[in-house]
Amino acid sequence: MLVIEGLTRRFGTKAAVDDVSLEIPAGSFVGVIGRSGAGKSTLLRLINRLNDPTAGRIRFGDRDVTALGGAALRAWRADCAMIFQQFNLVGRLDVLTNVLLGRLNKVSTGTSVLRLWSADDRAIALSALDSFDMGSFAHQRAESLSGGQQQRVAIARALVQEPKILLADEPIASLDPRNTKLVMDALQRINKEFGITVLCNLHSLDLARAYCDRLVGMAAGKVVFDGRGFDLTDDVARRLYGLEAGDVVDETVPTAPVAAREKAFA
Ligand SMILES: Nc1ncnc2c1ncn2[C@@H]1O[C@H](COP(=O)(O)OP(=O)(O)OP(=O)(O)O)[C@@H](O)[C@H]1O
Repeated sequence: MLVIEGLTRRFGTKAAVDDVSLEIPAGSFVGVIGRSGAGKSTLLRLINRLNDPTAGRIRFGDRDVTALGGAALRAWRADCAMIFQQFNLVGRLDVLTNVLLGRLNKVSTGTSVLRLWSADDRAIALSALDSFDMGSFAHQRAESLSGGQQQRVAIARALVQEPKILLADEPIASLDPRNTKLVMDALQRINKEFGITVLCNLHSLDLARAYCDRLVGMAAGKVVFDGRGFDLTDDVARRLYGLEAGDVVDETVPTAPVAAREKAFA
Protein backbone atom coordinates (compact mmCIF):
# COMPACT_ATOMS: atom_id res chain seq x y z
CA MET A 1 0.00 0.00 0.00
CA LEU A 2 1.23 3.47 -0.93
CA VAL A 3 0.16 6.02 1.68
CA ILE A 4 0.41 9.75 1.06
CA GLU A 5 -0.21 12.00 4.06
CA GLY A 6 -0.61 15.78 3.90
CA LEU A 7 1.77 16.03 0.95
CA THR A 8 2.62 19.59 -0.08
CA ARG A 9 5.12 20.99 -2.56
CA ARG A 10 5.52 24.73 -2.92
CA PHE A 11 7.37 26.56 -5.68
CA GLY A 12 7.86 30.02 -4.18
CA THR A 13 4.50 30.99 -2.79
CA LYS A 14 2.55 28.66 -5.08
CA ALA A 15 1.50 25.24 -3.80
CA ALA A 16 1.73 22.89 -6.83
CA VAL A 17 0.57 20.02 -4.56
CA ASP A 18 -1.41 21.16 -1.56
CA ASP A 19 -2.06 18.91 1.46
CA VAL A 20 -2.80 15.75 -0.57
CA SER A 21 -3.63 12.54 1.30
CA LEU A 22 -4.29 9.26 -0.54
CA GLU A 23 -4.15 5.54 0.17
CA ILE A 24 -3.37 3.44 -2.90
CA PRO A 25 -3.67 -0.33 -2.39
CA ALA A 26 -1.27 -2.63 -4.28
CA GLY A 27 -2.56 -3.58 -7.72
CA SER A 28 -4.62 -0.41 -8.27
CA PHE A 29 -4.88 1.34 -11.64
CA VAL A 30 -5.35 4.99 -10.70
CA GLY A 31 -5.93 7.76 -13.20
CA VAL A 32 -4.87 11.22 -12.05
CA ILE A 33 -6.94 13.78 -13.91
CA GLY A 34 -7.34 17.54 -13.97
CA ARG A 35 -6.60 20.56 -16.09
CA SER A 36 -3.13 21.75 -17.02
CA GLY A 37 -1.27 23.07 -13.96
CA ALA A 38 -3.46 21.14 -11.48
CA GLY A 39 -0.39 19.47 -9.93
CA LYS A 40 -0.57 15.98 -11.53
CA SER A 41 3.07 15.81 -12.68
CA THR A 42 4.36 17.24 -9.43
CA LEU A 43 2.43 14.58 -7.49
CA LEU A 44 4.09 11.75 -9.50
CA ARG A 45 7.50 13.40 -9.24
CA LEU A 46 7.11 13.63 -5.47
CA ILE A 47 6.23 9.95 -5.27
CA ASN A 48 9.46 8.84 -6.92
CA ARG A 49 11.37 11.68 -5.25
CA LEU A 50 12.35 13.56 -8.41
CA ASN A 51 10.96 16.44 -6.34
CA ASP A 52 11.16 16.69 -2.55
CA PRO A 53 8.07 17.67 -0.59
CA THR A 54 7.80 20.88 1.39
CA ALA A 55 5.64 19.05 3.93
CA GLY A 56 3.94 15.70 4.41
CA ARG A 57 4.95 12.11 4.14
CA ILE A 58 4.91 9.20 1.67
CA ARG A 59 5.02 5.66 3.00
CA PHE A 60 5.24 2.38 1.10
CA GLY A 61 4.87 -0.66 3.33
CA ASP A 62 7.28 0.00 6.18
CA ARG A 63 9.42 2.42 4.17
CA ASP A 64 9.22 6.16 4.85
CA VAL A 65 9.86 7.21 1.25
CA THR A 66 10.23 10.89 2.15
CA ALA A 67 13.16 10.10 4.47
CA LEU A 68 15.16 7.93 2.04
CA GLY A 69 18.63 8.87 0.78
CA GLY A 70 21.62 7.24 -0.95
CA ALA A 71 21.27 3.55 -1.79
CA ALA A 72 17.83 3.33 -0.18
CA LEU A 73 16.55 6.13 -2.42
CA ARG A 74 18.05 4.43 -5.51
CA ALA A 75 16.30 1.20 -4.47
CA TRP A 76 13.00 3.11 -4.14
CA ARG A 77 13.40 4.64 -7.60
CA ALA A 78 13.98 1.13 -8.97
CA ASP A 79 10.74 0.00 -7.30
CA CYS A 80 8.95 2.96 -8.75
CA ALA A 81 9.43 3.09 -12.55
CA MET A 82 8.41 6.20 -14.44
CA ILE A 83 7.45 6.77 -18.05
CA PHE A 84 7.10 10.17 -19.67
CA GLN A 85 5.27 11.85 -22.53
CA GLN A 86 8.61 12.13 -24.44
CA PHE A 87 9.47 8.38 -24.01
CA ASN A 88 13.08 9.14 -22.88
CA LEU A 89 14.72 6.35 -24.88
CA VAL A 90 18.32 6.55 -26.12
CA GLY A 91 17.61 7.11 -29.81
CA ARG A 92 20.97 5.87 -31.14
CA LEU A 93 20.79 2.58 -29.28
CA ASP A 94 18.79 -0.39 -30.49
CA VAL A 95 15.47 -1.28 -28.92
CA LEU A 96 16.78 -4.35 -27.04
CA THR A 97 19.61 -2.36 -25.43
CA ASN A 98 17.14 0.35 -24.39
CA VAL A 99 15.04 -2.29 -22.64
CA LEU A 100 18.13 -3.86 -21.05
CA LEU A 101 18.94 -0.47 -19.50
CA GLY A 102 15.91 -1.13 -17.28
CA ARG A 103 17.90 -4.07 -15.80
CA LEU A 104 20.78 -1.85 -14.64
CA ASN A 105 19.65 -2.00 -11.03
CA LYS A 106 19.60 -5.82 -11.20
CA VAL A 107 23.14 -6.41 -12.48
CA SER A 108 26.67 -5.88 -11.17
CA THR A 109 28.54 -2.64 -11.85
CA GLY A 110 30.95 -4.49 -14.20
CA THR A 111 28.07 -5.77 -16.28
CA SER A 112 26.44 -2.37 -16.45
CA VAL A 113 29.64 -0.53 -17.38
CA LEU A 114 30.66 -3.03 -20.06
CA ARG A 115 27.05 -3.78 -21.07
CA LEU A 116 27.81 -7.50 -20.89
CA TRP A 117 24.24 -8.61 -20.59
CA SER A 118 23.64 -12.20 -19.61
CA ALA A 119 21.56 -14.56 -21.73
CA ASP A 120 18.93 -14.44 -18.95
CA ASP A 121 18.71 -10.65 -19.04
CA ARG A 122 18.41 -10.70 -22.83
CA ALA A 123 15.65 -13.30 -22.63
CA ILE A 124 13.78 -11.20 -20.04
CA ALA A 125 14.10 -8.10 -22.21
CA LEU A 126 12.96 -9.91 -25.37
CA SER A 127 10.02 -11.44 -23.56
CA ALA A 128 8.99 -7.98 -22.29
CA LEU A 129 9.18 -6.64 -25.86
CA ASP A 130 7.12 -9.59 -27.09
CA SER A 131 4.48 -8.83 -24.43
CA PHE A 132 3.81 -5.57 -26.22
CA ASP A 133 4.22 -6.88 -29.80
CA MET A 134 7.60 -5.17 -30.15
CA GLY A 135 9.88 -8.25 -30.32
CA SER A 136 10.45 -7.93 -34.06
CA PHE A 137 11.89 -4.40 -33.56
CA ALA A 138 14.56 -5.55 -31.06
CA HIS A 139 17.53 -4.70 -33.32
CA GLN A 140 16.26 -1.42 -34.77
CA ARG A 141 17.48 1.91 -33.50
CA ALA A 142 14.95 3.37 -31.08
CA GLU A 143 14.85 6.67 -32.98
CA SER A 144 13.54 4.88 -36.09
CA LEU A 145 10.27 3.89 -34.34
CA SER A 146 6.97 5.76 -34.23
CA GLY A 147 5.97 7.53 -31.02
CA GLY A 148 3.55 4.78 -30.02
CA GLN A 149 6.19 2.09 -30.63
CA GLN A 150 8.74 4.06 -28.60
CA GLN A 151 6.30 4.35 -25.72
CA ARG A 152 5.72 0.58 -25.76
CA VAL A 153 9.51 0.09 -25.62
CA ALA A 154 9.61 2.48 -22.65
CA ILE A 155 6.89 0.39 -20.96
CA ALA A 156 8.89 -2.81 -21.65
CA ARG A 157 11.97 -1.12 -20.13
CA ALA A 158 9.91 -0.23 -17.06
CA LEU A 159 8.62 -3.80 -16.80
CA VAL A 160 12.10 -5.42 -16.79
CA GLN A 161 12.99 -3.11 -13.92
CA GLU A 162 10.48 -5.27 -11.96
CA PRO A 163 8.92 -2.29 -10.22
CA LYS A 164 6.17 -2.35 -7.62
CA ILE A 165 4.67 0.85 -9.00
CA LEU A 166 4.61 2.37 -12.48
CA LEU A 167 4.16 6.14 -12.69
CA ALA A 168 3.06 7.30 -16.14
CA ASP A 169 3.10 11.05 -16.75
CA GLU A 170 0.79 11.84 -19.69
CA PRO A 171 2.06 8.76 -21.60
CA ILE A 172 -0.26 9.23 -24.57
CA ALA A 173 -0.23 13.02 -24.85
CA SER A 174 1.61 13.06 -28.18
CA LEU A 175 0.06 9.93 -29.78
CA ASP A 176 -2.62 9.35 -32.40
CA PRO A 177 -5.80 7.41 -31.44
CA ARG A 178 -4.50 3.99 -32.62
CA ASN A 179 -1.23 4.30 -30.71
CA THR A 180 -3.09 5.75 -27.74
CA LYS A 181 -5.09 2.52 -27.54
CA LEU A 182 -2.00 0.30 -27.91
CA VAL A 183 -0.16 2.17 -25.14
CA MET A 184 -3.16 2.22 -22.79
CA ASP A 185 -3.68 -1.52 -23.45
CA ALA A 186 0.01 -2.08 -22.59
CA LEU A 187 -0.41 -0.21 -19.29
CA GLN A 188 -3.49 -2.27 -18.58
CA ARG A 189 -1.47 -5.48 -19.08
CA ILE A 190 1.25 -4.18 -16.77
CA ASN A 191 -1.46 -3.73 -14.15
CA LYS A 192 -3.75 -6.72 -14.66
CA GLU A 193 -1.25 -9.42 -15.72
CA PHE A 194 1.83 -8.37 -13.81
CA GLY A 195 -0.02 -6.96 -10.78
CA ILE A 196 1.96 -3.70 -10.82
CA THR A 197 0.24 -0.65 -9.32
CA VAL A 198 -0.18 2.00 -12.04
CA LEU A 199 -0.66 5.72 -11.46
CA CYS A 200 -1.28 7.45 -14.74
CA ASN A 201 -1.76 11.17 -15.42
CA LEU A 202 -4.28 11.62 -18.19
CA HIS A 203 -5.83 14.63 -19.83
CA SER A 204 -8.69 12.67 -21.46
CA LEU A 205 -11.47 11.99 -19.00
CA ASP A 206 -13.02 9.32 -21.21
CA LEU A 207 -9.76 7.38 -21.43
CA ALA A 208 -9.36 7.61 -17.67
CA ARG A 209 -12.91 6.32 -17.20
CA ALA A 210 -12.32 3.47 -19.68
CA TYR A 211 -9.07 2.14 -18.24
CA CYS A 212 -8.71 3.18 -14.60
CA ASP A 213 -10.34 1.52 -11.59
CA ARG A 214 -10.14 4.75 -9.65
CA LEU A 215 -9.90 8.39 -10.60
CA VAL A 216 -8.19 11.06 -8.52
CA GLY A 217 -9.21 14.53 -9.70
CA MET A 218 -6.89 17.43 -8.90
CA ALA A 219 -7.50 21.18 -9.07
CA ALA A 220 -5.06 23.84 -7.87
CA GLY A 221 -2.92 21.20 -6.15
CA LYS A 222 -5.76 19.67 -4.13
CA VAL A 223 -7.66 16.41 -4.54
CA VAL A 224 -11.22 17.42 -5.40
CA PHE A 225 -12.50 14.00 -6.54
CA ASP A 226 -11.56 10.46 -5.55
CA GLY A 227 -13.77 7.67 -6.80
CA ARG A 228 -14.78 5.37 -9.63
CA GLY A 229 -15.19 6.66 -13.16
CA PHE A 230 -18.95 6.31 -13.22
CA ASP A 231 -19.22 8.36 -10.00
CA LEU A 232 -17.66 11.31 -11.76
CA THR A 233 -20.67 13.26 -12.97
CA ASP A 234 -20.62 15.89 -15.71
CA ASP A 235 -21.01 18.48 -12.97
CA VAL A 236 -17.82 17.32 -11.24
CA ALA A 237 -16.04 17.19 -14.62
CA ARG A 238 -17.02 20.78 -15.23
CA ARG A 239 -15.67 21.76 -11.81
CA LEU A 240 -12.43 19.90 -12.57
CA TYR A 241 -11.89 21.20 -16.05
CA GLY A 242 -13.90 24.43 -16.22
CA LEU A 243 -14.11 25.60 -19.81
CA GLU A 244 -11.87 22.72 -20.92
CA ALA A 245 -14.56 20.15 -20.04
CA GLY A 246 -15.80 19.92 -23.63
CA ASP A 247 -12.25 19.18 -24.87
CA VAL A 248 -11.55 16.26 -22.58
CA VAL A 249 -14.69 14.27 -23.36
CA ASP A 250 -14.01 12.40 -26.58
CA GLU A 251 -16.54 10.05 -28.10
CA THR A 252 -13.93 8.13 -30.14
CA VAL A 253 -11.98 6.46 -27.32
CA PRO A 254 -12.33 2.70 -26.80
CA THR A 255 -15.02 1.45 -24.45
CA ALA A 256 -14.02 0.13 -21.03
CA PRO A 257 -12.37 -3.32 -21.21
CA VAL A 258 -14.77 -5.96 -19.88
CA ALA A 259 -12.51 -7.01 -16.99
CA ALA A 260 -12.05 -3.43 -15.88
CA ARG A 261 -15.80 -2.77 -16.11
CA GLU A 262 -16.66 -5.88 -14.13
CA LYS A 263 -14.14 -4.95 -11.46
CA ALA A 264 -15.45 -1.40 -11.33
CA PHE A 265 -19.03 -2.61 -10.82
CA ALA A 266 -18.16 -5.41 -8.35
N1 LIG B 1 9.96 23.36 -11.16
C1 LIG B 1 8.94 24.24 -11.02
N2 LIG B 1 9.17 25.51 -10.72
C2 LIG B 1 8.15 26.40 -10.56
N3 LIG B 1 6.83 26.07 -10.69
C3 LIG B 1 6.56 24.80 -11.01
C4 LIG B 1 7.58 23.81 -11.18
N4 LIG B 1 6.99 22.61 -11.49
C5 LIG B 1 5.65 22.86 -11.51
N5 LIG B 1 5.39 24.16 -11.22
C6 LIG B 1 4.07 24.79 -11.14
O1 LIG B 1 3.24 23.97 -10.32
C7 LIG B 1 1.93 23.91 -10.87
C8 LIG B 1 1.57 22.44 -11.12
O2 LIG B 1 2.37 21.95 -12.21
P1 LIG B 1 2.28 20.44 -12.73
O3 LIG B 1 3.25 20.32 -13.86
O4 LIG B 1 2.40 19.54 -11.58
O5 LIG B 1 0.77 20.41 -13.26
P2 LIG B 1 0.08 19.34 -14.22
O6 LIG B 1 -1.28 19.14 -13.69
O7 LIG B 1 0.94 18.16 -14.36
O8 LIG B 1 0.01 20.16 -15.58
P3 LIG B 1 0.23 19.61 -17.10
O9 LIG B 1 -0.97 18.74 -17.38
O10 LIG B 1 0.27 20.87 -17.90
O11 LIG B 1 1.53 18.86 -17.09
C9 LIG B 1 1.93 24.75 -12.12
O12 LIG B 1 1.43 26.03 -11.80
C10 LIG B 1 3.39 24.83 -12.49
O13 LIG B 1 3.68 26.00 -13.17
